[in-house]
Amino acid sequence: MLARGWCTVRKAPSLLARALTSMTNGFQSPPDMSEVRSRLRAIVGASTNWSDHVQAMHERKDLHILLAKQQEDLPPRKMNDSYIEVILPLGSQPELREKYLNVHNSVRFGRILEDLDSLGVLICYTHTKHEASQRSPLSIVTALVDKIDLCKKVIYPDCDIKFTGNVSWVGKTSMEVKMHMFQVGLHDDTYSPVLDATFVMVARDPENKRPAFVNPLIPEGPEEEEIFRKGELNKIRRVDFSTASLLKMAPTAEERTTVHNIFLNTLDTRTVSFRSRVLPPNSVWMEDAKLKGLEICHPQARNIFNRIFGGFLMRKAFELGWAIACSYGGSRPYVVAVDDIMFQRPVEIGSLLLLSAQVCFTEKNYIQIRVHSEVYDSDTREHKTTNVFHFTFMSEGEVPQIVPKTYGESMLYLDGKRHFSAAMKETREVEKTTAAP
Ligand SMILES: CCCCCCCCCCCCCC(=O)SCCNC(=O)CCNC(=O)[C@H](O)C(C)(C)COP(=O)(O)OP(=O)(O)OC[C@H]1O[C@@H](n2cnc3c(N)ncnc32)[C@H](O)[C@@H]1OP(=O)(O)O
Repeated sequence: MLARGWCTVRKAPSLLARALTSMTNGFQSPPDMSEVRSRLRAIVGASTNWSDHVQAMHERKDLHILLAKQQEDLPPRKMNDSYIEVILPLGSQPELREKYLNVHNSVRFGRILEDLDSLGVLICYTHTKHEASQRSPLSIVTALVDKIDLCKKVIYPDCDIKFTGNVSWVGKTSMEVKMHMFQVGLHDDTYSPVLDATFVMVARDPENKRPAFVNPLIPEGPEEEEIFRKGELNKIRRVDFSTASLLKMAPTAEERTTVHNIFLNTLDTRTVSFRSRVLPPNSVWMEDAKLKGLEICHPQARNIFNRIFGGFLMRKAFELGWAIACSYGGSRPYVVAVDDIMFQRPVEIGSLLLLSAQVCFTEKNYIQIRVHSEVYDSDTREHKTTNVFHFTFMSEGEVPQIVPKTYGESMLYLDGKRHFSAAMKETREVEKTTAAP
């Protein structure tokens, strides 16, 4: 079982700095989630009525003149400049609870994913704030959910939640954002950590057609320099991970042995054949552990740029992933980690979104799920991948082993194993840190 306190220990900015930040960022007191969304609408100039969206987008074209020609033309920012605190008042505003409540009397994690996405975008707009204009010429989109590590099994549906976050690393047109979530306890008023999240957002021009430069980030002091250096390393790690992808390269020798051992373990010993396969005891064929879903992408789920909101996609994928983990493990699953959610292409309003959740790796009571999403164009009959999601769940008891049958399934298994190992390594490293006296 996961222990409490696995999230990274971090220092919050000083009280004075925080007070100054919240004032300079335009909020007198920590805003709530609905204010985050209204603020985003105002920054982008998004239309409230869907019927006006073409006109609103047209007006954004004029903002092109505000774009920087090169990054050096933009004033550098500090980490504290983008620091934001947001309250989700589940304790003090009971009317809000219904939206967040799940059947287990806990908080719907899919809703938290939506809030993190909106907050991450607002943090980036705060970092790139244009002094001369209320409106931003940038279209900031979610490119990647690099990692979300949870350190609490249950999120209470009736206690206030606080999110904090800031830009932690900047490239030319991309920004890494680190966010943290805390919740007050049932019996005390102090906030304790719930999760740490790292997202990467990309800035585009007002029409969301080409990349656009963002303000440089200057780390201040050794602690921020370390955070910035980690951001740089994260970028290198992502490139390495994608270069070694099983879609591009053969598995390692160790992985090949793993796959071959699984294969040998499924051969029917009564026949001398490569074809007769037998399912080992307490196992499930991979082909029998998937669940599909369809979403019609209505305007209600649109983001400020009239595409489908990234948080909505994450919620839908998470809930499908949760459902397969639930039926596979036969008990209530708890999400432990979310990693490497890539937003490869935007989802247009009106799209048919096909989601497919697959159990791809298991170990003891852990279930690794991959959700693939694609849009189907009924005119061209073409399918295009939009996202791939990776979720690690923990079941209450030990779960059956998942067994690949084909080569393609074996690659899915190995990919799932890689994601699982990365998620667990991170968690264990943090555990080592926090276990120290
Ligand atoms: C209207 C009323 C509604 C109001 C609702 C309120 C809700 C509010 C909601 C608000 C929420 C709104 C939010 C939403 O809902 S956004 C909706 C969800 N997200 C999307 O739809 C994005 C879909 N993907 C794309 O459009 C492209 O793939 C992007 C634009 C992401 C990249 O395109 P492309 O591949 O062509 O990019 P490039 O080669 O030019 O590189 C550009 C930079 O990007 C970096 N990069 C690229 N990929 C990755 C990656 N995977 N990891 C890390 N970094 C990555 C790259 O290193 C480079 O950085 P740098 O070296 O320059 O620094």
